[in-house]
Amino acid sequence: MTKSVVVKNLTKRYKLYSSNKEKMMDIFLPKSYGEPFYALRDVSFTAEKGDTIGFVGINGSGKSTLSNIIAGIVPETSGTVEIDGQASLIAVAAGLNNQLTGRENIELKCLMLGFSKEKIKALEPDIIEFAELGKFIDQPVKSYSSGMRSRLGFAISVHTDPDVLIIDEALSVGDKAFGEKCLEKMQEFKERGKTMFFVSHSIGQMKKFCEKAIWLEFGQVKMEGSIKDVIPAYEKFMDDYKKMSNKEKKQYRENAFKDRSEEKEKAHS
Ligand SMILES: Nc1ncnc2c1ncn2[C@@H]1O[C@H](COP(=O)(O)OP(=O)(O)OP(=O)(O)O)[C@@H](O)[C@H]1O
Repeated sequence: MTKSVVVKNLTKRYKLYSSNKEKMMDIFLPKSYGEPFYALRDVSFTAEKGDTIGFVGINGSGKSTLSNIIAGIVPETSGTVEIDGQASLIAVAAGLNNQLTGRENIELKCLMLGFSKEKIKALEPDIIEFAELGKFIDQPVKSYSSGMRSRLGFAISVHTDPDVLIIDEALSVGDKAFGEKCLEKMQEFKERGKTMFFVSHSIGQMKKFCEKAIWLEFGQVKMEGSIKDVIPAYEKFMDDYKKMSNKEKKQYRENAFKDRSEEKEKAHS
């Protein structure tokens, strides 16, 4: 087994301010203003080459923050992420420049990855065909629907052949036919031994595609293991949560918020 992604004691702390004035004051007097909030706390796991891992958890549990940190888009507060190769994130809002056309976005992303002009010219038709954007490929991305953005993002990411692919809810906005085409492409990646992380509220898609899962609860790993073990435990939790009264749910959320606002032991470096 070859390690592909090693995440160690990963913590992401934001600061919540009650006003812009408080935010400004914090710039000049750090540590004095704002309330800490841990989007992720002390998250550790290892992915092997060829792993397909689903991130599950209720809203706000930290799935997108973790995806963004693995992709190098958001910096961690402490802890480390080691990746063997290049990671690429596909998310509805990720990585596209709204002012540029679809074609310009393809060129920009490929140039940023260090591809030669010849290689970009050779890849472009395949990306355009996969994205099914027709004439819109020469229109600015700001005129695209969320499904069109997702199609372009997916097409660029899979054709640039990353070693680690992170798919964050990107399939939820496209139509069914495109979703199936993407799942086929992901299957092909899996067969080629790439590592994939998959964030989706669709448990069905996750069961179909992932072999392992990491369940995040309030920014921490609640359970990690085979999809066959994690999903039933998560579903049972969801059932129990749904059965709670509104008062119990509120109490539960308040306790979680309190826990995430507390400075605990010094985060590992
Ligand atoms: N820039 C930020 N400033 C403050 N808090 C943030 C920031 N970005 C994210 N958070 C908080 O971090 C927590 C984790 O957010 P994240 O988007 O990672 O959750 P998620 O599991 O992906 O949620 P969802 O299922 O709703 O997409 C949330 O409570 C969110 O409000």
